[in-house]
Amino acid sequence: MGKPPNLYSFRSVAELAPSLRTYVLNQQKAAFEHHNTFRVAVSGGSLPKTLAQALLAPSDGSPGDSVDFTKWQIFFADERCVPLDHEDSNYKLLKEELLDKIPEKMGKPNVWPIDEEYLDDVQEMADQYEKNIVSVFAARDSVKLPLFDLLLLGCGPDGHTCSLFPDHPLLRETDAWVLSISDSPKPPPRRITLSLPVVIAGTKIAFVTTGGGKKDVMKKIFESEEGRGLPCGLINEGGGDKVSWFTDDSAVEGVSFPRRGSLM
Ligand SMILES: O=C(O)[C@H](O)[C@@H](O)[C@H](O)[C@H](O)COP(=O)(O)O
Repeated sequence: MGKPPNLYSFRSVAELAPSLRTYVLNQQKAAFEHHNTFRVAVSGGSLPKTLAQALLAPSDGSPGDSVDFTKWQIFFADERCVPLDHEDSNYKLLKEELLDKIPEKMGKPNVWPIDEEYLDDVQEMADQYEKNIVSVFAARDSVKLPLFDLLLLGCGPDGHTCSLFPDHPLLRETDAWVLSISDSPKPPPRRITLSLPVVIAGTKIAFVTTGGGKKDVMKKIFESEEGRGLPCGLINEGGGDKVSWFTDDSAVEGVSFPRRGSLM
């Protein structure tokens, strides 16, 4: 592995949120400078809520501290193949936790939900979603990795992330960028997900993981050979210092990996 990932821990989610904001805004600035748009992938779980806490907080008025959603392209790092108004939908979750709460003056991001037309065919759903991702590249840009300026991910208690589960054959997929899964060990079984190479190629990759329920898996990921082979461990390994973990203290209790409490 190259340089190790960054691990930031905070007393609470409320204390984590401002650092997550700074981090996201730094990536927004870099992406705007590079291609005048910000391509982001987000997961479900608790992430949308924490993200809202970070991004919808009032600006401190400094030039860099401003979210310009009008130039955001938001994709789902994984999505359950259910209708968009279903309670398992990551789109519904993001909509309720973040999108519906964005004040008008911050602008509206361009959000890419799955196409409900393909709910009966998960492979077609994945292929179509990949086409959507490709479509946001301007004609002059060649479409190649990295597809995303920033991936904002969660970590399951089993070490899964996106819909990439431990020991699942999808972890070995290297051709397609968006994959389908019909046997997800966590319900619902039918989903689409970004592939491991797409995640690892991301310009920056952030995990947001909080709560005491994560301390066993965090210890494994950061301290054991077994954990390094879990999906989150593989991303640490492949992404190196492009990867940053935002955690609260209870999620990393007993983890000896060097950690810092702020981005500065
Ligand atoms: O589809 C899923 O299985 C979830 O969306 C999942 O990927 C989630 O991101 C993690 O389980 C972390 O969840 P928490 O953020 O709630 O801990």
